[in-house]
Amino acid sequence: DKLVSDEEVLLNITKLFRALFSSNLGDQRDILQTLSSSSQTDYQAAVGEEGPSDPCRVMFDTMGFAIERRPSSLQSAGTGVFVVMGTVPKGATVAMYPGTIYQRYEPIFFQSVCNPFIFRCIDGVLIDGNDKGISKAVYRSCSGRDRLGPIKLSDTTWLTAKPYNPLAVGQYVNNCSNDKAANVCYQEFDVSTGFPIELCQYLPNVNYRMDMPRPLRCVVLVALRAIHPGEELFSNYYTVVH
Ligand SMILES: C[S@@+](CC[C@H](N)C(=O)[O-])C[C@H]1O[C@@H](n2cnc3c(N)ncnc32)[C@H](O)[C@@H]1O
Repeated sequence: DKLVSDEEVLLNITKLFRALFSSNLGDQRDILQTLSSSSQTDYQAAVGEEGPSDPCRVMFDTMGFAIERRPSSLQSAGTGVFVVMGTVPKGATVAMYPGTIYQRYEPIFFQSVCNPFIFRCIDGVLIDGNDKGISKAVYRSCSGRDRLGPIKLSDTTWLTAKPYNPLAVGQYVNNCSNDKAANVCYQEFDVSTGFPIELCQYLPNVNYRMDMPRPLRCVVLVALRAIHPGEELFSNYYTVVH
């Protein structure tokens, strides 16, 4: 069973996305104009006085913790993901697994060669979370294709060192081992058509296939226990909850 309900995941991520949107309202004018006047007023009321904020700071202020990529605490495991501020409560959505979504029947051969960032869901859907090479080019191309005029339906900044959505580093979480038990688990989260349009710009996933009907498959990482500052996140690569 899922550790937390889809409703709870939705609440967690929309709370953060709304705060990110409000923290950068100056750049959101085109989208803001398309919203109802009550939504516009809500966002304007939430704006802080200090101007645009660092996404990590926004994450800490809204969720009570922040995560970042740093060299792993494990020998020769490359980069990992760490809690850098605050404590992650058990059950919190602590990260998202970004990337291009492939249905089980879609071709992924060239993108998958020597690619350790391919995540497999139970139903055979694959997520390519590699931020380099051909995978990066494919993601950028699909994301550009799926825009609605000025409205971006997905985020491309997870491909850079400074993602606008600070949750979108889940592909860098390392695998648990004998001395490092898993402290997060994967959980599928499908984004339905009712998801607020102005917040889609923070979703770090895009379908490979054009005109793929929603819901959009996402995978989130949920805390299995309280995780304290300085701790590295570890998952179990072979388990995902449907
Ligand atoms: C999805 S990537 C994780 C991010 C990776 N650490 C990096 O810097 O690109 C998976 C790869 O990370 C490394 N890795 C993950 N967990 C590890 C572990 N417990 N010990 C050693 N290497 C690990 C392996 O090279 C694996 O193929």
